[in-house]
Amino acid sequence: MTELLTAAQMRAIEQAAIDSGDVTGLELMERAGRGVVEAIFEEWPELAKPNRGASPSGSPGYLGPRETRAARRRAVVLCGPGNNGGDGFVVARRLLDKGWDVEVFLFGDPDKLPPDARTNYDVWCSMGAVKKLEVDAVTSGPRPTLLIDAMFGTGLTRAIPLDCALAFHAIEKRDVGDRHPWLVPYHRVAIDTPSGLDTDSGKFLLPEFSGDADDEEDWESYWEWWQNDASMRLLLPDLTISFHRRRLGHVLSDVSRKVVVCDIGLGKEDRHPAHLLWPHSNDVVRLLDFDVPKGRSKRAWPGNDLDKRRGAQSHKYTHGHALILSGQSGKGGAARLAARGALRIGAGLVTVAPTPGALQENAARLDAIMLSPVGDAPTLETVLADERFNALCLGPGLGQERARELVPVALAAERATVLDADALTAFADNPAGLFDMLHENCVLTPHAGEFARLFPDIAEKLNAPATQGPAYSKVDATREAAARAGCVVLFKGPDTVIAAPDGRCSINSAAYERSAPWLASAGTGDVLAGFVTGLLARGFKPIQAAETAAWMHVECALEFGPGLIAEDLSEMLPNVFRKLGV
Ligand SMILES: NC(=O)C1=CN([C@@H]2O[C@H](COP(=O)(O)OP(=O)(O)OC[C@H]3O[C@@H](n4cnc5c(N)ncnc54)[C@H](OP(=O)(O)O)[C@@H]3O)[C@@H](O)[C@H]2O)[C@@H](O)CC1
Ligand SMILES: Nc1ncnc2c1ncn2[C@@H]1O[C@H](COP(=O)(O)OP(=O)(O)O)[C@@H](O)[C@H]1O
Ligand SMILES: [K+]
Repeated sequence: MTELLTAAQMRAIEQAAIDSGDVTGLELMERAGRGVVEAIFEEWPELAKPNRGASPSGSPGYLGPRETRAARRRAVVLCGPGNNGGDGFVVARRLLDKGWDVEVFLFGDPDKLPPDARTNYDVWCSMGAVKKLEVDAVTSGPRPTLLIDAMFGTGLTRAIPLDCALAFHAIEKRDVGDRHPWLVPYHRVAIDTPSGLDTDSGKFLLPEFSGDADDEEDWESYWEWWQNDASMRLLLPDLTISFHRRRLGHVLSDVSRKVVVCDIGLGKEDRHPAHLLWPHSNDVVRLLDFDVPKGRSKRAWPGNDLDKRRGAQSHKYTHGHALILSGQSGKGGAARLAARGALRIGAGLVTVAPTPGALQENAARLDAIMLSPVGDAPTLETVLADERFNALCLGPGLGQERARELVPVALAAERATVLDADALTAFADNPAGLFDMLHENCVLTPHAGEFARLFPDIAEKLNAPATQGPAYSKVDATREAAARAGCVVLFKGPDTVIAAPDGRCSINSAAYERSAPWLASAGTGDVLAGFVTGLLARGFKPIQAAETAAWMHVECALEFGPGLIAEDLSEMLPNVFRKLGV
């Protein structure tokens, strides 16, 4: 697992490196600029070939004047007023050295550039021109092969000026001669972050609402403006090149087609335990990015804990017995999906507990999974007298009324417990009542709607337009929710955030190279609840169960690919286990 950094943490790491005397800010900037150019050439190897010029005699092997115009490698670099702009000047210089045509625009006053950026500005000025970044100025000229966004990085504190956004978009409209625009290669690259993105939250910062806060019409027109015209402010690059580590915002949003991280030699400082750089190591958010199988020897990886063979003398009860509460007849699919997930991920035994009326339906559908009818709370109490039931799952297909009756009994039994779906929604009117009953061996697995029902004030903060950085993020929201609930919260989505009450937090990303949008399909969340329950039955701690389940869930989805339905997920587990070497 790798650490994800906030802007402040990244600054602290850089500062520690500079203070140690090992490196200067200027050297770091040079490495950053060099890394950007290398990453561009790695992404688009054809751009690494030298520029070919026109042949005066028209000899073969040279380009004719018309072709030259279209094929010459050109870059436009949009530089901002801070060190992100400084990186831009380095990139401009390095591209020019490689024979590119480079145009540089600066937003802001050169005299106010921070020292390292100013040094690189001066170096560039000895090689080429710097034009003032204004929409009119950037509009004319041939369309470049590369547009470099070096306007704002980790120092962004508020929405980018409209001119910067419009300039970015104006480049696309530049002249492409008589060729169809689609046929002219055009790549947009963001240095560190797409400008406008708040690196801590992954949100695009909006301009402050300047109207009357009590006037609904004013507010609505602000929103309308944002959704229509202001979408022009979104600068969507094809490639974002960041440094040292990914930032939280890279993972909490997918505003770039791809994010790559380049090493700028801060590795040594990495050996400083994180808690030396900032007070609590629990402040660090980890990305669940186990290497398979490379990480096997090096990192804590799920295979180590998932390997049943290590307990060769074990029997089914040593792998735990999960109890999945189910609902009425005709509503049992969700619980069966969860049960199958729990069994496949390795619980020794799994029992589904439907209403007595739904027994036949379930008996017709289940074989390896056992059945135990539970009509009411006293029956559940009796069932739970068997202490071998060590993990419970309530929610999928349970029904809200039944959830209100059974959840208190389940929680009083103090087993490891997953609450999902109806078991969360049932307490929308009284979340505090639920929080009083929860204990540290619980895992809540809400999607955004369920989260908002249980934590309405937190959801409101999360969903409010962000105007200032660092903005309130899904990480902040999940941590706050876990602290309030007193147990692990797994907040689902393409960026699933998992937090414990003590602040430990990780993100399971299903974006970029792990993109699996086909997971957004009915019932996949039920399977996830089953995965968590199965791992709890196997004795995993709640946070570890939640993290491993979320990661395996996406691995299963990737293993199957498009066309996946919820039923397929658990069936992919054997393949994923094999890949893990389990
Ligand atoms: N440090 C290092 O060693 C290394 C750093 N590196 C690079 O530095 C980048 C961070 O640099 P940075 O801290 O200078 O911040 P950056 O994002 O360039 O902008 C800050 C400037 O923008 C301004 N500003 C902010 N918001 C604004 C707005 N909405 N509209 C207008 N202005 C606005 C703000 O002004 P102020 O808020 O004070 O008014 C300030 O002047 C980082 O992303 C990476 O690329 C790499 O080279 C590796 C080594
Ligand atoms: N776009 C997406 N990319 C990847 N995973 C997604 C995406 N949308 C949803 N998911 C995942 O799919 C699952 C859906 O769960 P949920 O919303 O509870 O659905 P259901 O209630 O139908 O089971 C969650 O694990 C969530 O993280
Ligand atoms: K940028």
